[in-house]
Amino acid sequence: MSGLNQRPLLLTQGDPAGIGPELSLRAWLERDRASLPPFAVIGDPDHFARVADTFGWTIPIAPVEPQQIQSAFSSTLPVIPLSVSVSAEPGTHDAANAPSVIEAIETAVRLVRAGSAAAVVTNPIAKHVLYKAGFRHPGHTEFLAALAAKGSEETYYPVMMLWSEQLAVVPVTVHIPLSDVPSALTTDLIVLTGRIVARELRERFGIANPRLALAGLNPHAGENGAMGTEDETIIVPAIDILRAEGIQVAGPLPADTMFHAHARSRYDAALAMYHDQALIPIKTIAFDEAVNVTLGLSFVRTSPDHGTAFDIAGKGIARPDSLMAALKLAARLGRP
Ligand SMILES: NC(=O)C1=CN([C@@H]2O[C@H](COP(=O)(O)OP(=O)(O)OC[C@H]3O[C@@H](n4cnc5c(N)ncnc54)[C@H](O)[C@@H]3O)[C@@H](O)[C@H]2O)C=CC1
Ligand SMILES: NCC(=O)COP(=O)(O)O
Repeated sequence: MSGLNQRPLLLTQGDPAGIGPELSLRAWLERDRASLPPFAVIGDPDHFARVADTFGWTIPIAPVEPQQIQSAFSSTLPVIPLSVSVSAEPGTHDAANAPSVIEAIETAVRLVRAGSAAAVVTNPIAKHVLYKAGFRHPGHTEFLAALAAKGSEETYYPVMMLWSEQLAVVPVTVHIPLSDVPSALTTDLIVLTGRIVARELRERFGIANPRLALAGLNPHAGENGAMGTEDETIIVPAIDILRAEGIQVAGPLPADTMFHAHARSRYDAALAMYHDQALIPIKTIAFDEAVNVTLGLSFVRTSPDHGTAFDIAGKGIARPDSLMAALKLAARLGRP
């Protein structure tokens, strides 16, 4: 992918003790072979240099301003420095690094909103580590929506989509306890989510007439009310509203039979009613290729589908494929 005529991507450091830093370095090493779009990391250049050293990788690291990223990228890993330094041991998370994690995300959003970047790509954060430091958002998805609206009259409803060539899934409820799902699930929420997914599949993914499939909540989508009533009382009315708006929707489908290959060929995105209903099938089918995309914002954000993987950080065995897929999808969907 040629770099000089396109806006670069901004890649946040993520948790510095997780696999994000080593995957970012590996992605840069693979940039030509994998035809990766130009990107800059937002993080502490010294931390990235230390991680590269531990693997014996010769990677020139260049602190840059946003306008220098494209010209720097072919020969150096461009890094937009933070105001704080990072001290992290791979695998040993520390809430003391939370300010750097948050600053990287804030900087990325500020720059993409200012038009300095095509899109934002985030490395994984450990939510429980940030919560310890007082972070009040469930994850990136909700934090990015708040940052996208900051200082403006706009509000954004962020929708999480996990996308791969084989399957795209959207959890309608996201980071909440399973016991809270039935009360959080409303017809309005499903309709809002379905509208955003249909619009972005059209506008960003170029699918002229997107086909959505809605999972039921209960076994066998409720078995006519014998195994739960939400399918009939909450999901069916949402389907009726979306269809009346001209959106192609199937469902509510029994969730156990909607993810096999033949079933998947009938829709472009599956809307699942809770986190694991969506993420188990895609991570089973496409763990190394799937990308987390946030829909509904004023800019594109992608991320690998996996987390911080503290258990393997620093061992050199983390696979960079999902991060590289996230970089490619961000370039495809983002601003030219
Ligand atoms: N976008 C984000 O910021 C995300 C953050 N997380 C956070 O990550 C933390 C850890 O979550 P887990 O559930 O343990 O999921 P995880 O994805 O970090 O790890 C699950 C398993 O997959 C392996 N794995 C993950 N990525 C790999 C890769 N690139 N190559 C090879 N093996 C890989 C790990 O070693 C582990 O055995 C949590 O605190 C969670 O909040 C989880 C998902 C996304
Ligand atoms: N399980 C997906 C996940 O945790 C991603 O969350 P986010 O940080 O992208 O909001």
